[in-house]
Amino acid sequence: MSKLATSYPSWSKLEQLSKQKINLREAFAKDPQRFQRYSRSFKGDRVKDISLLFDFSKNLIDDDVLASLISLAKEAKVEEHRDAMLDGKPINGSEDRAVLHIALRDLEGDFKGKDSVAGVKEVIPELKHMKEFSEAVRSGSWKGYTGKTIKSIVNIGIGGSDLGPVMATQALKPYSKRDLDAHFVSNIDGTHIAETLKVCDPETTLFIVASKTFTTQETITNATAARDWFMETAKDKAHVEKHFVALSTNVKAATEFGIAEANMFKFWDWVGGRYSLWSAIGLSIALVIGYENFEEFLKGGNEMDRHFKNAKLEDNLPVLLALIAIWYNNFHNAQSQAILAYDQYMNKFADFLEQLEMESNGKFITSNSERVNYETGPIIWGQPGTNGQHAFYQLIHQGTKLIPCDFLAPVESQNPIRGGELHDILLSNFFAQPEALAFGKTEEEVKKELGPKDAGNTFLVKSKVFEGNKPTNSIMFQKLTPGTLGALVALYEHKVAVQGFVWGINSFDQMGVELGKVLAKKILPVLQQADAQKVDSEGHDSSTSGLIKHYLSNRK
Ligand SMILES: O=P(O)(O)OC[C@H]1O[C@H](O)[C@H](O)[C@@H](O)[C@@H]1O
Repeated sequence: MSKLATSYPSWSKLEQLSKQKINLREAFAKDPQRFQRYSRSFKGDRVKDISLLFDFSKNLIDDDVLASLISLAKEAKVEEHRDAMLDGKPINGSEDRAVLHIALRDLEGDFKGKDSVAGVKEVIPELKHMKEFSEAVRSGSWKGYTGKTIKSIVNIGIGGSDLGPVMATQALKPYSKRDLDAHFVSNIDGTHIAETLKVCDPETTLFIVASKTFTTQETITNATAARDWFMETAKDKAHVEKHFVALSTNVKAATEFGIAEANMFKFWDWVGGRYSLWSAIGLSIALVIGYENFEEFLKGGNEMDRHFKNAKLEDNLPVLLALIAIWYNNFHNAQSQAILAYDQYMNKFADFLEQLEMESNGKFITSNSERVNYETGPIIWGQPGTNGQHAFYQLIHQGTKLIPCDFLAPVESQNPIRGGELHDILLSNFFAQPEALAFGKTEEEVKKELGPKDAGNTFLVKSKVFEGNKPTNSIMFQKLTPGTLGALVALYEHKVAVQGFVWGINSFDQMGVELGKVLAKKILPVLQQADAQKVDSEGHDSSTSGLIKHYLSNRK
């Protein structure tokens, strides 16, 4: 049973330690080995192109803090929880399910403990199905109903059935088949499907209906709209099977939608939505980058799984990443964390992590049914560098809020324009920003820089001061290959799990998304009946009723 995190002895120790201010200027000046001591490297042993350097030296930590964070993880039994997860124990207690996304990438059977869980043995055959199908579409042997090859794929899904595939297909674009257009429709706003269909041809478009439950209103409605659009041209229902496939755990509902079993790609209830890009939900990824690259992506995730299982806590990347974030979240009142990837291909990475982290750890009830008396998951946000520098970095540098940041960048660019000059400029910024955040600029330095003419202008001087001491992690990876992306995603997945273990919450359900959905379902018939009278008898508050009535009386 999980305890309240505040009950661990190390929690109190960390509270004490947080009162002593660590100054990064002083810490680096005092210890020339600080970078060596507070950085770790990680190399793939099967996927050779994975090479990460994790530098956490620019954090407000010292040996005492680090040791106490590690003790906190031990007191919270992080290793036991981790092993229970990897063994397929039903650690998602509210839904009585195992949490086994690691099984989807365990191609060599490294984690035997999970094998008795129903469905685990079907992973490899299902991958074979994905391989055959993606190769048939990419090679052109899969034809549309008029005998033409497929030119566009449209993934219709939302949440985890959208964000992972969107992020990964974007990140791995250099590996993509450029003559196969990939579109992603998620929003129930009709604009999304309408604008997508405008650039598609029913004879050469394949729709992938991606929904774990196959009951999600947005996805099923958009898929129905796509099918209507297709039928306008195709006429015969029998043609649907060449143009619609389903990715789901719900075979019955997918069958009812009209999708033949041969065109279904299955996964299991132990795959959470936000962890599902490794499963059949990744079919669009396999179609875009090819099955072999998709498998490299899976293997990259598995590299991180084995590291997570085997490395001692002090060297364990997901554990360190999790604990450092806890240090700010719980002992420095940081409300948010920024993800700043200096790689344009990672421009959806922060969006993906928003769901991964916030849907997992935005909880106030512990697994022991107690209300937490501490903060849980932070707000995750970010933009790729250098764009963010010209928008919101001002606040990170000189605002009043503490915003710990993860900076990520590749050593090698996929596009070394002008002989690599652009990449050097990009990386000069990647190095400079954490440096500026950590060390800032003092009043004396500003005055010196301004020279005697302006040094007396107090307002100007003070406006130019950077207080510094702003914490960052820097993660450098060799190149954004499929394997590397797999390792990075798994790194953050396990980070989230470790934090959930420490906070004693269930990171693997998402009950908090339900209430709004239920209320929307109640309101929809009122909008459809267009009965303003009925609004008053529905028992809504005056604000909600007022808004609904405004809509009903003003819509055309
Ligand atoms: O894949 P589906 O069953 O359609 O679910 C799609 C998404 O919707 C839900 O509201 C959940 O919050 C997400 O975790 C999930 O990924």
